[in-house]
Amino acid sequence: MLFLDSFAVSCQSRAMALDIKICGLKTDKTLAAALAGGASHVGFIFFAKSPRYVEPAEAGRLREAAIGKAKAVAVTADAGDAFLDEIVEKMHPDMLQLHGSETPERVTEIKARYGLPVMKALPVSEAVDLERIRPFVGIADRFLFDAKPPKGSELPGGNGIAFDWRVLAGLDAGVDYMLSGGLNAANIGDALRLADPPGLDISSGVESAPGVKDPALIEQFFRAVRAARDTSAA
Ligand SMILES: O=C(O)c1ccccc1N[C@@H]1O[C@H](COP(=O)(O)O)[C@@H](O)[C@H]1O
Repeated sequence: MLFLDSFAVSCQSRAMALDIKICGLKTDKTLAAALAGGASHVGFIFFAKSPRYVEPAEAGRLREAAIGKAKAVAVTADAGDAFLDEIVEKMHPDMLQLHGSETPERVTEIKARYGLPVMKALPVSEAVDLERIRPFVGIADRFLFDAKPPKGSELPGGNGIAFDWRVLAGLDAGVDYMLSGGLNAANIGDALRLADPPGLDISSGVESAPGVKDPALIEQFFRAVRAARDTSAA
């Protein structure tokens, strides 16, 4: 069991609300599908090599439809201040997701500069990787656990690869996080049963091609989540 005694975050009861972030949105139609399904968070990717990249001003236009419905998350990886300034100014995110090798010091700096909550992404493949949480405790507002990128991948996330969710079983219940990496309608039941996460984050699993979100797959994912939760409550 990984104990994080000093980690005082407002963590939802695992049995209650489940946050769901649909990430890598680029169109009005797919954003509408995410909101219709009940997404708590919608994510926009600001990583140039990603097929999901969106310009900050366009993300700012898109995210207006989510105001009052879902939190808009700006996803970056090792971005510099100038780019972050532009994103914050043009998109007005509710939260920043830092998906690179940002240090605790850099996360502290970013939080102070923008006054926004930060979700720190950490790559996981085995239980020992969860030790990486420690230096960010009291700094990051939330964690996002993603699979390690495969060799040769140019993307730090959005690779559609899952890790062994059983490693999360030993995590302290006070750690607020989103589970991500390779989730889809077919495997979400197992992910919920094995990890019982407070939040989910999905991208490739609701796409018909890299970077192309499919409203029908988004709807199917939400249906699968509801079915899995109904089954476990029964
Ligand atoms: O999606 C991307 O292209 C991306 C680029 C740079 C940093 C993070 C990125 N995506 C994040 O990774 C998760 C998991 O993606 P997947 O479901 O395995 O495809 C995604 O939800 C984003 O938070």
